[in-house]
Amino acid sequence: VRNSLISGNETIKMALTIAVGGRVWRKFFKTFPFRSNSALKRFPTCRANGRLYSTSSDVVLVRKDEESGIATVRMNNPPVNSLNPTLMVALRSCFEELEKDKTCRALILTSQKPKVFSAGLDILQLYQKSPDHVAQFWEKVQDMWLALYGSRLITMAAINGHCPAAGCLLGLACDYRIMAEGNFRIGLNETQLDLVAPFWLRQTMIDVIGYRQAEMALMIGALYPSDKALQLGLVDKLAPIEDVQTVAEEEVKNWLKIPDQARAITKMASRKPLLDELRRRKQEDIQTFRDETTRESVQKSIQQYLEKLKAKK
Ligand SMILES: CCCCC/C=C\C/C=C\C=C\CC(=O)SCCNC(=O)CCNC(=O)[C@H](O)C(C)(C)COP(=O)(O)OP(=O)(O)OC[C@H]1O[C@@H](n2cnc3c(N)ncnc32)[C@H](O)[C@@H]1OP(=O)(O)O
Repeated sequence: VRNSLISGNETIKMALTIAVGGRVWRKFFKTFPFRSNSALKRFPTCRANGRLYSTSSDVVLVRKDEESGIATVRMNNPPVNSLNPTLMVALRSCFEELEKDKTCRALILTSQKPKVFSAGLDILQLYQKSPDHVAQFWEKVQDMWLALYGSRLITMAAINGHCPAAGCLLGLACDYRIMAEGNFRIGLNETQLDLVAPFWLRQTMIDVIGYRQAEMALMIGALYPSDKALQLGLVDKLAPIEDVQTVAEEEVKNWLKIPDQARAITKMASRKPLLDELRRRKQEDIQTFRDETTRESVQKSIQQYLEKLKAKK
């Protein structure tokens, strides 16, 4: 599926889309439905109106510059931006609201707390929880990822600190990654928790750093320091931690010189097969995650991992 890129029919649809001029975006969204409107109603909203404002839970802070159309989305879930249901729902809702905002052209995803971009999934949500809880939790991961990976916007990760596991998943879903120089780590360390990265996450890793390096990184659950991540292509640029945001804004401004329509259609042409595959296999993916995560041996590994985290102090 991944290699077929886009079918003949879809190519014709896209060509027609380009040809019809004024109605182009309406056609474009019909061809590439990024989100479900009914789903939008179920989640807290965050309106991008040029001021600093927050979602009802304050775990996501958004500031949109009306002149440039650049929105900065800051994760604000101390101490380490672990991805619990509240943060994931707020992020998804925020991505979807910005997507709907016709004046928004780019989003920069970063952390309100420098030194940790995100510690990945909230491990406590995976420990000693019911299968239903774990299944609902995983659906939130999928939905957040679908909204970000399938976004028409320019998406840039300003990785101002550690970025393990699902933190890296967020970074990989963006179009470009700028990471803080220094002793910060990034990677998909799932195997260290006895977890297996799902097909769509594995595929994005392969797409970004190539098959051999991705295969190795995933098997050993590698966490790379930022200079090694740059060398592998896991991130695109490094900057001193205090400059990550500014460098991201400069980079976005370069990307804004490219016409939105051609850029977004090109992006979707390469991402649509994977988006479609996850949408098609969503329930199967949830069941696998639920069954694997609640397995006794995996629960034991998670318990040990939690103990190791606590013992660090
Ligand atoms: C076919 C099978 C399908 C199965 C599919 C399964 C998975 C697939 C896909 C994705 C899966 C992703 C899995 C994950 O994301 S699991 C999370 C992995 N994350 C990590 O390994 C990072 C752990 N954290 C750290 O290494 C450090 O905290 C960090 C370097 C990020 C920051 O260090 P710092 O020194 O600043 O902070 P700490 O003192 O370590 O932490 C403060 C506080 O926060 C708690 N904590 C840290 N990380 C998490 C977390 N991920 N979840 C919950 N809680 C976390 C930590 O325990 C401290 O708590 P306390 O002691 O102050 O109470």
